[in-house]
Amino acid sequence: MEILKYMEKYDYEELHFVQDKQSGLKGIIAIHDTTLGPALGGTRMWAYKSEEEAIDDVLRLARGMTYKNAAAGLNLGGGKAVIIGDPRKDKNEEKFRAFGRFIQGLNGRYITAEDVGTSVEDMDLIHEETDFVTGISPAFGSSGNPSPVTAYGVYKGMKAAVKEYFGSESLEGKVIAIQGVGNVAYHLCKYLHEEGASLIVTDIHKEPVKRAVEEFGAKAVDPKEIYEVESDVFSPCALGAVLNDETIPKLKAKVIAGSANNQLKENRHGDMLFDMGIVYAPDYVINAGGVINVADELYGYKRERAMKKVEQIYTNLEKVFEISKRDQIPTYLAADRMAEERIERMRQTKSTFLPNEKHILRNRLK
Ligand SMILES: NC(=O)c1ccc[n+]([C@@H]2O[C@H](COP(=O)([O-])OP(=O)(O)OC[C@H]3O[C@@H](n4cnc5c(N)ncnc54)[C@H](O)[C@@H]3O)[C@@H](O)[C@H]2O)c1
Ligand SMILES: CC(C)C[C@H](N)C(=O)O
Repeated sequence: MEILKYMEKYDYEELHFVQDKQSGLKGIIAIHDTTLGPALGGTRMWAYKSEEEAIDDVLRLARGMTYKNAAAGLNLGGGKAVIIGDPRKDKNEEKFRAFGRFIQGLNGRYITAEDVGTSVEDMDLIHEETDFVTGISPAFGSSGNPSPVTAYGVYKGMKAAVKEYFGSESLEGKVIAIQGVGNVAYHLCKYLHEEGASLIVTDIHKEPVKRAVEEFGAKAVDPKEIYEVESDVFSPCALGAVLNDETIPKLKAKVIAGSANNQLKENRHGDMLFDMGIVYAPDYVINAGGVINVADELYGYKRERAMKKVEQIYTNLEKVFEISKRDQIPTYLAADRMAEERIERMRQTKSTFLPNEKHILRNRLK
């Protein structure tokens, strides 16, 4: 990949490579767009097979956060970080503290939080070195693990998507097929079970499936079977790129609503779903609960206020469906349009002069 060409194409601002020999830290921080505010996005720890793979991932994820934060109505731009390493084997205190110091060096242009492979404990270590971190322990008056809140947002968003297709938001009696029963989906299952939905679950690990079967009466299926089970809703809560040429023709569900990031392998798969009449809740709109929750820490965390904001995912999706119907475009494009229009409106607002400590008037305005 020609990195600067790619950055120009999608209008990225910065890409930082960070290395600390003593701790073994190798990481990359990408800042996509800070029109709306400082870039907020999690740190992913993953055993990437090559540097190229890590660069590709961090760039794609950072841009995704620009859209996610904009569509969620947050005053935050988009960024993301990756640490190269196996989260089960390669974590140590020095690594996260070294990483925290690099984040501090960006002086607030990038704020981090949890993502795949990182935890509240890791954020607490980063917090030893910088205040530009969220998702830290409730002991610090912060929001802690974002997954249960992401799940609440997905639950609310699923109701909006079900209403769009079936005319009623009720999930009672609906059959929901859930791919991956990890941190987010476990809590999602709880909400769905409480409302009287029937659950079909799958996971590559036995333990989480067993728990969902025992606690929520879920039916377990093999990971390969989840696409073709008879269901009303398919909820991808594991990996990205699961909506593709191979899986879409198998789907029996009428609604797709799940937490996974980057669910569409390519944009044209969103076009396919639209042509098939399937209601697809765009991933970054429905899974914004976690980032909405951690962003509230920047105001001084209040759980009740954060949850109220997370509930707005329902209305955000209603807007997306409305744009999709009005302009006869797939929902993923409608969501992009909604996010881009907000960024553009705010960019124009910012053209109004506001003095700061570096401006020509700084000595006169004291
Ligand atoms: N945690 C959050 O707050 C949050 C916020 C926004 C988006 N997301 C996204 O939601 C998804 C789930 O996040 P999580 O925190 O619950 O992760 P997790 O790792 O706890 O759960 C993912 C689960 O999927 C399973 N899995 C992996 N590959 C699978 C496959 N091929 N088939 C079936 N199951 C498979 C894993 O075994 C695991 O149990 C991820 O894509 C993540 O990026 C999470
Ligand atoms: C800031 C984090 C809680 C964001 C989360 N990892 C996401 O992908 O939305």
